[in-house]
Amino acid sequence: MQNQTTPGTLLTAMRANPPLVQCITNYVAMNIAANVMLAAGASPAMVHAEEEAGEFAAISGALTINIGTLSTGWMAGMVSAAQSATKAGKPWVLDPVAHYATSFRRKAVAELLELNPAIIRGNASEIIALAGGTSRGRGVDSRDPVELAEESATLLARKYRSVIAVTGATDFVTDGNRAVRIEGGSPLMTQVTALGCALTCLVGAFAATRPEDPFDASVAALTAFAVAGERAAREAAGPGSFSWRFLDALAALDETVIDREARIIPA
Ligand SMILES: Nc1ncnc2c1ncn2[C@@H]1O[C@H](COP(=O)(O)OP(=O)(O)O)[C@@H](O)[C@H]1O
Ligand SMILES: Cc1ncsc1CCOP(=O)(O)O
Ligand SMILES: [Mg+2]
Repeated sequence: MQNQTTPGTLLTAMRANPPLVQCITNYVAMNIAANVMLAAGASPAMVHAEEEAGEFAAISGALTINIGTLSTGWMAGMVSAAQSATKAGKPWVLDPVAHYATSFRRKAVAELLELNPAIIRGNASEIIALAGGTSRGRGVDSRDPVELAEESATLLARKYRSVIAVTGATDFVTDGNRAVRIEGGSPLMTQVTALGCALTCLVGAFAATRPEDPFDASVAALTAFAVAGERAAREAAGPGSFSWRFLDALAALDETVIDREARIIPA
């Protein structure tokens, strides 16, 4: 990272001025995503109605759009919000949940990609399919390793001029030139629903804090999850206790802890 920017300094900057982030996420994720945002120090607002989504995007620091439980009405709100965010110069983040599963989702994602997301955050199966590759994905969970998605991520970053954040056992982030891998987290994170969706919202929070550098913002958010996930897993007996321990671990993170325990490896 350049200019002394680290996940820790970005975390401190975010908490000093908690960003309002409009999260258009899914019914499954809304509660845990909002709690993750509050634990990390951001201010989430789950606002998706077509009648107000665009207006709200203009007053938010960043916008996140997740197609997990898509409907026609929600899609109208997503398009309006993305257009408004772009017009206002605010970064927006796309989470293309299971976009390969149905033609409705494929069309929606194609339309959203035209609206210039600053960052795309997805699991390996989603990123491989987005680049036109052969993905093993069927539903919302990844069935491919991140290593197989790295080339797809680089292609997508250059094609859409976006940062691509691919998550899994070891995360991969690229803007088409720079790339890093982030180690940490826990397999228990795949057993708590919507943690990936919640991470997308947190990426939005860091992007609001550092809109001029979506790469560093993405790395900071993924590193916060990696460190908090690893810490929470140490004492967890299973997915239930992991879930609340993860929120506690996120809230307990500070600049020193996150920068000391971060494992960010240039790729
Ligand atoms: N096997 C794993 N080991 C460690 N961390 C993981 C593992 N699988 C996923 N994660 C972490 O879980 C979070 C959600 O990622 P992922 O499961 O890929 O997203 P999604 O829920 O969208 O499929 C990320 O922080 C990621 O690093
Ligand atoms: C189970 C489910 N069904 C539709 S959206 C959703 C949540 C997906 O969450 P994540 O992408 O974080 O695994
Ligand atoms: Mg997901």
